Amino acid sequence: MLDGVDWSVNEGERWVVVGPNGAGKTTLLQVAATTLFPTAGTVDVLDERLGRTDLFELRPRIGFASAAVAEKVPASETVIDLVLTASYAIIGRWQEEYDSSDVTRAVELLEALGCADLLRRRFVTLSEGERKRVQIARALMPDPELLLLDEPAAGLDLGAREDLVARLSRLADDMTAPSMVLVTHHLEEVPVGVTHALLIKKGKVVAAGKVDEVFTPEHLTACFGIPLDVERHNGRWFARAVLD
Ligand SMILES: Nc1ncnc2c1ncn2[C@@H]1O[C@H](COP(=O)(O)OP(=O)(O)OP(=O)(O)O)[C@@H](O)[C@H]1O
Repeated sequence: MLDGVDWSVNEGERWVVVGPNGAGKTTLLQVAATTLFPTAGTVDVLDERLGRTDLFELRPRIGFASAAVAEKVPASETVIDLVLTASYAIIGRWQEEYDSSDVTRAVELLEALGCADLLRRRFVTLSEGERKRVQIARALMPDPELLLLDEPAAGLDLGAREDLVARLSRLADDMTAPSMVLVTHHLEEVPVGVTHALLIKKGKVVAAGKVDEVFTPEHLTACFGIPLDVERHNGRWFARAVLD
C-alpha cells in the first residue's frame, strides 16, 4: 500500500497529491486523517504522534472530505446537520448540543460554498456537485488546522468543476485558511495557489516538493508510465500525452 513514504506538510502549505489508480493516494490521506493506522513507521499529525495521542481531541483539528465519509452519511441527515456534526468529528446528528454561533458558522460556510438553498435538504438527495461543496463546508466547520480533500472535483461536470476549482483557488490564496492537502487525478483540477505537489506510484514517492519543480514532463512521465507533456497557463496546470 504505502512503502517508505517520507513526507511532511508545513504550516500554510497547499499540497496536491497525484498518482495513478491504486498508487496509495487515498490510503495516504486516510492516514493523515487518522482514520487508518500504518502497520509500520511513524506518523505525526499536527505535532501529535499517532498511537500516542487522543484521537477524539485530534480529529476535530482536521477537516476531511472524501467519498468514504460521504458513504457513511445516514439517509435522514440534513445538510445543516452534516455540517454541524463536524464540530465533534462525527457523522449523524444525535443528542449533541450546538449553540447559535455553531449554527451561524455552518450557515455562513454553506453560503460561502454556494449551498445556502440546500440547508434543509437531505444530503443523500443532493447531486454530486452539491455534495462536494457541502462536504467542503463540513470539512471547514471545525476551523481545522489541516484540510484534507480527497478528489473534491471527481464526478463534476465542466461548469461545476470550474466553479469548485475557483472556490478552492480562493481558499488556497487565503492566508488565514488551514494547511491543505488535495488528492486529484487531473492536473486541470489543481487550484491556483497550490504550493507543493507529491507524485506517488505503487505506494512510493516519485517526486515531492515545490509544485513547479514536481510537475515536469520527466516526473509525470515516470509517475504515469506514458510520455506526458505539461503546461501552465494563468496558474492552472494542463497535462497530455505526447503523441508520436
Ligand atoms: N482495506 C484495504 N485492504 C487491502 N488493500 C487495500 C485496502 N485499501 C486499499 N488497498 C489497496 O491499496 C492500494 C492503494 O489504494 P488507494 O485507494 O490508496 O489508491 P489510490 O491512489 O487512491 O487509487 P485511485 O486513484 O484508484 O482511487 C491499492 O492497491 C488498493 O487495492
